[in-house]
Amino acid sequence: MISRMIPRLNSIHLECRECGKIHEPDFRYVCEDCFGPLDVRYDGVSVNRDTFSGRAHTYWRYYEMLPILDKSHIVDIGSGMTPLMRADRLGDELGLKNLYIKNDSVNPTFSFKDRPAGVAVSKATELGLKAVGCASTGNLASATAAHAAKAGLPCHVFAPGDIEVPKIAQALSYGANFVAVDGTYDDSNRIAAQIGEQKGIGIVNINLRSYYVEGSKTLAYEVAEQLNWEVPDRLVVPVGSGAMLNAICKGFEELDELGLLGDVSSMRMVAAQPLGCAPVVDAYRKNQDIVQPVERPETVAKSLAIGDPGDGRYVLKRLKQYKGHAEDSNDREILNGITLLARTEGIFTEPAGGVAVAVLKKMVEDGKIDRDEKVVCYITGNGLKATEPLMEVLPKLDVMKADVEAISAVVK
Ligand SMILES: Cc1ncc(COP(=O)(O)O)c(C=O)c1O
Ligand SMILES: N[C@@H](CCOP(=O)(O)O)C(=O)O
Repeated sequence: MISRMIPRLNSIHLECRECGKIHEPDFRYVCEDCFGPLDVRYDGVSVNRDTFSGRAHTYWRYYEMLPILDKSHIVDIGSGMTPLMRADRLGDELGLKNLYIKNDSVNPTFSFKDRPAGVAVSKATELGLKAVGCASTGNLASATAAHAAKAGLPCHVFAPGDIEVPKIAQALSYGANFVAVDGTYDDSNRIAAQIGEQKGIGIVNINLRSYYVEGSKTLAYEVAEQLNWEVPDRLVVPVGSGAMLNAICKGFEELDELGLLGDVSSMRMVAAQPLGCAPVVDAYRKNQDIVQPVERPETVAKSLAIGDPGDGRYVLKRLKQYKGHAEDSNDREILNGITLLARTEGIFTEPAGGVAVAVLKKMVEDGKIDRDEKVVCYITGNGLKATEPLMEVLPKLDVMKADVEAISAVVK
């Protein structure tokens, strides 16, 4: 698919988000001067809206704006270009006239993590790394393991041992070495960082993070293209570390800079977190610039249980830049958000998506979102990955004798 595309003519470099220092695009992720995170910048990109139209229906259609220099290193399992659905039934229920769902739960490993993991594993092959891995709350584990399997690389996952069983089964099935850590996500992250350093493993969301986040910005590119290059008014994004929200902003800004999209400064961002792990929401409410970590996250939204969000302070900056808002939702609201989306739009999400729907609902009820706004709500993971907590809010099953008369009485 990719080999039929036009050859790459542009180049990339890394730029420190804090001090602006320029670095070579190699195996590094923090600034050698100030330890700030490094962002990928693209030189000499020449694209227009028509460039992408005839291309493969994956996020690799935006190849010129992704950091893989040689196409032969692309590890492609068919991720991206997921549906952007008009959500009229959910909109009616909430009181919104222009609501869209970006349904990223239908990616190959059933979460948006196929975007950053695919780019990072591709970059790992380009850099000649011999193994990859990740720190995970579950979804990234499968996304990294699946791409590693496709690339023929070993994959080491570091994750809390108490995450949802389907997520563990999925990652193990792709052949990952799954290290179940007796601790939080932050413990897993610390261990992954040290082992990655010791053994030269490409830990996609740590030492390959600069490239990794580039995958997530395609969530902006696709929405822009699917909206016929119109800027949405409001974006609702579930937040764990905050990398995705930050990447979505970067994506829209790049399209603006390339002249593909109108002025994005009118766009408003919403950071949605679960009440049991809402350090960004807390900081936002206190008008602080830094995030106070949550030591022991307690939430049904386990994929968002990141107590010390690496990109938290950049999310706070984005909220200021885009007149944004941060809001949380409790476990019951999250589970109700899942069933509300499922019964109105036929989309089954895991709790991270429930958080986004619940926060959207709350904001409309509080009069914080206007009825006419064009709203995009990002649904980032699939419901089949986390069914257990839902049983609490779903009707209890009564197994019935196989008797037509008795059963007929309950079919109203
Ligand atoms: C399904 C899902 N949605 C949203 C997020 C939040 O992404 P981020 O950590 O980039 O904020 C995660 C992971 O953290 C996730 O697994
Ligand atoms: N939620 C993630 C874990 C953290 O990923 P990051 O991009 O926030 O570093 C997962 O799905 O495992």
